[in-house]
Amino acid sequence: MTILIQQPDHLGVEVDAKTEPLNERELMLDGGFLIPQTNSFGQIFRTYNDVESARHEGVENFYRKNHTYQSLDFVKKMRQEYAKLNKVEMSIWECCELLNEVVDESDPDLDEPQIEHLLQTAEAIRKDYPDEDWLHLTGLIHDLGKVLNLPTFGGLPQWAVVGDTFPVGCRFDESIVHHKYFKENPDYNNPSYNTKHGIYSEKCGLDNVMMSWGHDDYMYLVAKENNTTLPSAALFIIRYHSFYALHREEAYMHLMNDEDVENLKWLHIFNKYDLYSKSKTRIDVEKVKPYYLSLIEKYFPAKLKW
Ligand SMILES: O[C@H]1[C@H](O)[C@@H](O)[C@H](O)[C@@H](O)[C@H]1O
Ligand SMILES: [Fe+2]
Ligand SMILES: [Fe+2]
Repeated sequence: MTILIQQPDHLGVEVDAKTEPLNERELMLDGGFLIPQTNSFGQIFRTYNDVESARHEGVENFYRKNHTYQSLDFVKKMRQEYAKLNKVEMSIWECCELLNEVVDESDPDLDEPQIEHLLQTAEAIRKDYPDEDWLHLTGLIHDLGKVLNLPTFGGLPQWAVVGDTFPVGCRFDESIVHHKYFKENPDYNNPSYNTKHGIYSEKCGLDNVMMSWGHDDYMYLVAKENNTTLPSAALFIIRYHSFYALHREEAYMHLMNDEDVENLKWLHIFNKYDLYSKSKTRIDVEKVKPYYLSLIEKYFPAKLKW
């Protein structure tokens, strides 16, 4: 028998009642990954409104800037600049190591070095989906775009690198965290940009939608322009994994085309591992490194343009 458990964040998790006695702290996912009920600070995941918590102020301050400055104009400029891919040449693994220098100020659930998060995500997926090696590698690389914060990559401020993403050029949906700060955005009162469709049309496909600029779109660009052989679902995951308004709140569905709808199924799977694998459990980097190097070799050139 299968029971559908409604979590506080309305994520439905399927649990086999015969074999899995329910324990208060953890829930079972598809192939055995345990979803913790709370993050390593003892809070429900993605809590953005707890003024008592130590991390709260920093996170809210982050979103105030992010929502104020991410306009259509800003996104266009960033895309043009970073499409040049003229900053550095290096391998995927070199980038994983660089990422350790980056601290993500937008994340209420994580204060571990980023490489831990990459490996925790990838290893959790690997346990439940042993045959989908492309999805393991997607886990490893999905946050590499956060190097945008480092001086070599332009030293972008946090609000232009991390945090949840959203479309620009149409109305900012109310479900986006800390929505109130959009009032300061120059696009908020622009009648061409503040309607349901804005500059887009029904089912135009997410590929034609400009997303707020950050690590997702940048890493998508790097992977695509360096001719990765990863499937389209992997590129979709990389590009939209921070788009919680879509994959959790079901906003902006009217912009998706049929291919987006297909790819969204994989993003839903991926998101559970990305979010709920954030913990204090350390991964032995040296032990798993050979496996990930072999995947990198399979799907990427030895050196990439960044
Ligand atoms: O704070 C987090 C973090 O920046 C993640 O990398 C991003 O994917 C999430 O959407 C965001 O909420
Ligand atoms: Fe991310
Ligand atoms: Fe992540």
